[in-house]
Amino acid sequence: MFPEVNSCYSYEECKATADWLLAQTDVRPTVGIVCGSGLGGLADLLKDQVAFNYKDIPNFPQSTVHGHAGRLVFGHLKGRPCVCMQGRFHLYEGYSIHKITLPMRIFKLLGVETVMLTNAAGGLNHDFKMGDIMIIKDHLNLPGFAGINPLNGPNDERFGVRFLCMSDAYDRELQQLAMEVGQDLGYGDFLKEGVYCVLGGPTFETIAEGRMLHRLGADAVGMSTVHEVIVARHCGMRVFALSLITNQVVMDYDSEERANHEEVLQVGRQRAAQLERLVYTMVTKIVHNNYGLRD
Ligand SMILES: O=P(O)(O)O[C@H]1O[C@H](CO)[C@@H](O)[C@H]1O
Ligand code: HPA
Repeated sequence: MFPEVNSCYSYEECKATADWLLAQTDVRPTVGIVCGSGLGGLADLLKDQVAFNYKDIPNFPQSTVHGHAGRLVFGHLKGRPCVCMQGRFHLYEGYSIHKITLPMRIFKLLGVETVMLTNAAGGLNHDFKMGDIMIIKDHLNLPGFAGINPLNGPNDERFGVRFLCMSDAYDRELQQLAMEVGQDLGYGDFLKEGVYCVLGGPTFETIAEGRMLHRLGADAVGMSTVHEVIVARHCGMRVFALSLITNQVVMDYDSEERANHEEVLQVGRQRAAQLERLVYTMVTKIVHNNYGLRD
């Protein structure tokens, strides 16, 4: 009935990985962080670190992309127990969609309640500039339109429901908190909100594709995050996500601009400290168990 189920991980396999990790650290994270391209510095903010190379974690894939270190780091941000993926996985690396999203189920089994994801993305909204930080309020899952979805295959109710509601995927309270924290930090000029569109990559967009995505209502485009968000929501974690606009998607045949990964990493380096500060400050204001926020 499900011919491709071999690429799925069973609940027991996910649990074995989570238990392996829990046996090696006393940190019991309630916040899980995913660092996008060039944004791995967030993990370095964690205190009392216990870090694992992905290659040493049972069932974990390896990072193959420059700017994704490939370490899972446990530690504390101002006393809050966190786990941070210093590097994520993408479909274009050749992994199955179940493999690239496996860490979200591991997060859940570690006790994570809130997931905070970051990514580098190309700007489609004409009002966006390089270096803007976009709070993701919604997404367009283009691979999903073609039947590529991390929840394909048999559904294990221990993780979540068969048919997942996605109209509340991005937690509105956390978006509001990000706006408030951003204003307090003086980020008003470059803090935006918008819709993220995921493509499979690894090719950047053609001009016609960029124009089409813009018309469809996307403000930024990238090759990650959405699959993780789906799996995180499926197992009941709260989700917050940010895009750093590292380049403007070329939408004009006369433009001399050419998208490239080096520029993505370079802009990441320039804005990393501010993005890290925003996430760090938000984490210190999240209170768990009652889903409330601290004053
Ligand atoms: O989404 P993250 O992992 O930040 O990476 C982004 O940067 C890479 C392209 O430069 C792509 O992988 C794109 O998705
Ligand atoms: O322009 C882009 N397109 C897709 N993914 C990206 N990641 C960073 N920039 C881009």
